[in-house]
Amino acid sequence: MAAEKWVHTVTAQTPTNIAVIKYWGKRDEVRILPVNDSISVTLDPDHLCTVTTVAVSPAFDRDRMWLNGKEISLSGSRYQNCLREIRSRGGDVEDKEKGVKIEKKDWERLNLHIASHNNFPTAAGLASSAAGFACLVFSLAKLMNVEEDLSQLSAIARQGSGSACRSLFGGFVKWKMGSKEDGSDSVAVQLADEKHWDDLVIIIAVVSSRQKETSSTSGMRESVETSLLLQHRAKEVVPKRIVQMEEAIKNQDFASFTQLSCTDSNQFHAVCLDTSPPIFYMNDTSHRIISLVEKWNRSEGTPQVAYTFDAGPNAVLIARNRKVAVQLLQGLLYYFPPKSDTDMKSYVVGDNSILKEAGLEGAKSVENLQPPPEMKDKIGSQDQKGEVSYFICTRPGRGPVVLPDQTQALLDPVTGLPK
Ligand SMILES: Nc1ncnc2c1ncn2[C@@H]1O[C@H](COP(=O)(O)OP(=O)(O)OP(=O)(O)O)[C@@H](O)[C@H]1O
Ligand SMILES: C[C@@](O)(CCOP(=O)(O)OP(=O)(O)O)CC(=O)O
Repeated sequence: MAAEKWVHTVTAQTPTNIAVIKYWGKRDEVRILPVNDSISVTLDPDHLCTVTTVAVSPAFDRDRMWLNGKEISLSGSRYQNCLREIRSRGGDVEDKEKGVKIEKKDWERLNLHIASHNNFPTAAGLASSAAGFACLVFSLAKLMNVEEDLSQLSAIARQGSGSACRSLFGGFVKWKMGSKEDGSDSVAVQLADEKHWDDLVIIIAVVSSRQKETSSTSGMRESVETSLLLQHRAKEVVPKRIVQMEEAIKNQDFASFTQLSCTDSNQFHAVCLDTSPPIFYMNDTSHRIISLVEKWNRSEGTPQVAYTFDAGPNAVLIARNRKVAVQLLQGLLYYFPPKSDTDMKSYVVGDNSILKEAGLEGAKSVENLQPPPEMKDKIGSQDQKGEVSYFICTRPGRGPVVLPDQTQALLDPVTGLPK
């Protein structure tokens, strides 16, 4: 039937996020319900994002997905749970021009094609699963005319990957652990949008490393089973920190924000060490970056830069403003210069207009950098060449958006196959 040849598509873009009060530990492994609340900053999708195109057509014979150009299996329970939940909420969709007419009940039998692309390395400790599952759920909700609000959608994305629920919003986001057994109140809410505190500049040091040995999922399971510190953290420490962090964000209190982010990151890694067998996510480079920031903050009298590390060695550094970010980048490049043949624009990516402000456009300019005064004679320059793969300069950013421009779609509008 000619009328049954239509392909209906939606394309969306979703950001990643970095937790400043960490989620580590589940009370329910299947529904992905956490043992404590967490708070994150959404990163600007202009620099780090997932783009996903979803399509539905009566011509599709099964659900299929392509990730970064390669077909992947959707049989895993996390994908299946997200697809089941979103399908059950689908509404009526009609596009008379294209002959599209879908009724609520049709979503159970219609098959989907999904193509997704991360504009940054997948499974490299840059939260691709967070942006990826948030984008999957958001784009399907738009395709299926789901009427639920973003918090309700976050409870579906949560079932793909816990941290994904926080990528449904821009700015500063809290994942409330909730108390219901079915997880319906374990949702993300926005604390403040990305314009609320727009002085902040975020520099991520992507630290060279082998593939990590312990995934977040299995690492946190082992911590829940063996770490007494995790129980103390979830019960006694995080609830107070959440209140303080909300206050710090509301008042743009950078000193408290820094103190809370750094101690929470360090406690999360202490929980990893307290796990049996212990889990090591940070490496010597991560520790060197912590020392550098701690020494600098102490010498300035008031905190200038916050750091936080997820389940890997990459450092996420949050500078209080652009001027500080410029100095931070100069210090980082002094200690972690690129290899001699590296182009600066591929060593500092994202918002690399900061290179000009830092006078660091040419590789030679790095050689002329002086050590930050408080660090003189502490660690020699050049020793750390190659320890950092590259830096990403970004800022707090917006939440998911639909991309109406067909040229950005990853699936062909006629065949529904990857372009
Ligand atoms: N764009 C995407 N769409 C759907 N699923 C994705 C997408 N990107 C990644 N994923 C899923 O997330 C998995 C990678 O998650 P993993 O937790 O290993 O890495 P990460 O999220 O990049 O790193 P980390 O959790 O350490 O920050 C992939 O194997 C895939 O299942
Ligand atoms: C260290 C963290 O990044 C842990 C993220 O864990 P995931 O969300 O990747 O884990 P699953 O729910 O098992 O998919 C801290 C955080 O993002 O809060």
